[in-house]
Amino acid sequence: MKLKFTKMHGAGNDFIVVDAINQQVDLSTQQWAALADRRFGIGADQVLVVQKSDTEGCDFRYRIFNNDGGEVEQCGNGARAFVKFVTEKGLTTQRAIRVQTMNGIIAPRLEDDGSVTVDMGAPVLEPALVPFDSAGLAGWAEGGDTLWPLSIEQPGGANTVFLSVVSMGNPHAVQVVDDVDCAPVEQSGPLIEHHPRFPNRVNAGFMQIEGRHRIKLRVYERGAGETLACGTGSCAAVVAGIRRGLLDSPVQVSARGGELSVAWAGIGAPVYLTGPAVTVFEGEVTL
Ligand SMILES: N[C@@H](CCC[C@H](N)C(=O)O)C(=O)O
Repeated sequence: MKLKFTKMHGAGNDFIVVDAINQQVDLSTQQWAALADRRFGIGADQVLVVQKSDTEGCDFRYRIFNNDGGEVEQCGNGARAFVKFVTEKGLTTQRAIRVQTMNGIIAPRLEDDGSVTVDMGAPVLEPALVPFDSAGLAGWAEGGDTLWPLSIEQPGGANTVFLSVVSMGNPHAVQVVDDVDCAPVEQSGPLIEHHPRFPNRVNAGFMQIEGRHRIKLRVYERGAGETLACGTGSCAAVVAGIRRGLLDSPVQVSARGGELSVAWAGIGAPVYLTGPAVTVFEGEVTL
């Protein structure tokens, strides 16, 4: 079987984008992971699948598979690549579309300068809905946020990290660090991702506050490891920072792969994510 694909990225978070409207696509978890494999496959943080939507008022359905082949709810940088892809392929003539995801509807809009702004919906802040199991844990309030102490078992002994938990459709745990370049992202990231208090695993964000409108961010992504940028991770970090009283909207997010901008007006309001979406090459792979 041959599969046509487009390689894209958003601030270095890279994707294989597959049109499942004009070709038959029905792959297993192992096949998605094989496509995303960086040595034996094409290589990507996520595979994005473009389908027709069966939901009233939606233009497309957007499915997301992590590098490990697991299907997940949301991908912010991917949403920008998605709208660029459907535009370049002539699948729509609209600049603003509504897209059905596993966990709600998002609304990306292609701007005149080629960047994309995505209405990512409102963040979910109730721990049980992230989901995060806070039973028996004594969290404490900082501004409008609750910080949760999480014990991370490492070879050198246990270490406690203090986390905000936020869902942007997918789960995030965000901590503030003094210097993100020295943060133990590779060591603590997988321990947080697989911590038993996160029943669906979690994306682990490490945020350095540089000013009230600027952060540096690294994210150890669930099912993908550290990526060069994470869109939903940027939204979650900014929401956590605003709720803790450390940031004011809009916030410029500096990731290792590029710059993103996040705006949030507060509880109940949607988060807006703006950034680049770039087509790298087209290909065809035999499965
Ligand atoms: N890179 C993404 C997030 C992709 C999904 C994530 N790894 C998860 O498992 O939830 C983004 O830009 O949001």
